[in-house]
Amino acid sequence: MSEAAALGLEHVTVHLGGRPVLHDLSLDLVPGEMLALVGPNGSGKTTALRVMASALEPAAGRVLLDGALLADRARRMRARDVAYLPQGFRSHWNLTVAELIRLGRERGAGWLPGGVAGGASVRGRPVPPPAALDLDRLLTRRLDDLSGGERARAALAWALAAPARLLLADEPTASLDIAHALAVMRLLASLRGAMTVVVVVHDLGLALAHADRVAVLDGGRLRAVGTPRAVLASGAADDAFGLSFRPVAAAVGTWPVAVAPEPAGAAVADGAERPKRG
Ligand SMILES: Nc1ncnc2c1ncn2[C@@H]1O[C@H](COP(=O)(O)OP(=O)(O)OP(=O)(O)O)[C@@H](O)[C@H]1O
Repeated sequence: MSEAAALGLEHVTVHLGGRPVLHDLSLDLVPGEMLALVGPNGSGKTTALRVMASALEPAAGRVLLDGALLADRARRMRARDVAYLPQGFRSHWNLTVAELIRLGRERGAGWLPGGVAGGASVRGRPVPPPAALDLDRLLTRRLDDLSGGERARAALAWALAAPARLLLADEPTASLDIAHALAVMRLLASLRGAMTVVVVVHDLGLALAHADRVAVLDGGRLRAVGTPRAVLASGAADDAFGLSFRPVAAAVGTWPVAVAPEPAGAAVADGAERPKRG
């Protein structure tokens, strides 16, 4: 069996504030894949990730990790297997970056033989060094004294410090400049195989260029899931955002890929071709 986790959502429905925000969501993660979750604001991406992290109990449906109910797993087993980086992660304490990373290591250390001394690999799974997130110069700096993007990279380092089998990262690139956003997506892509990666990302170009599969959520429903090429061609993203996306670079799956969004009406008016559905 692959060390990377197989996560399955089966007919998951979630109500928040008395309102359904996820409707009958079924999604199987392929062990070792990188799945990008995209969709408009309020479409349910964070909610879906919280369900996957067992941070939120669905009103209906089941979440399975390697075929067994995730909720039935002991908390410490879940903490070992699942690394969850919430949106806008904030530490309770004004730690240094090095202390935050150490805290992340300790999250998994109790369950690892001999603890985690740090390094490039634990139990055969990669633990990226701080330099991979351009944090080596910031290790002694306190979180409150960092810029938003620097803090976001420190938060990702915290999530990656213990070697999990499933990484759930909610908008890790939201406050990053384009070079750091690209570096983070490449880093997450490099973890594929060793772990299963789910990343919520707003930049469709980044999602299409790096993920094995893309899932489009809209109105709490899964509108499409498949390879970047298939999802772009399906028109699901066009419908979700009310825009017309078309690939600008020659091939989806290479960088740089830009998707040129235009208001759906404008694409017709200026003769641009709308991607074929299928
Ligand atoms: N605690 C809550 N109580 C009531 N409604 C909530 C709560 N949390 C989220 N919602 C609603 O659930 C829906 C889905 O929210 P969610 O945070 O999952 O969206 P999202 O796709 O992650 O959005 P964004 O792109 O803005 O981060 C939204 O309509 C939101 O207003």
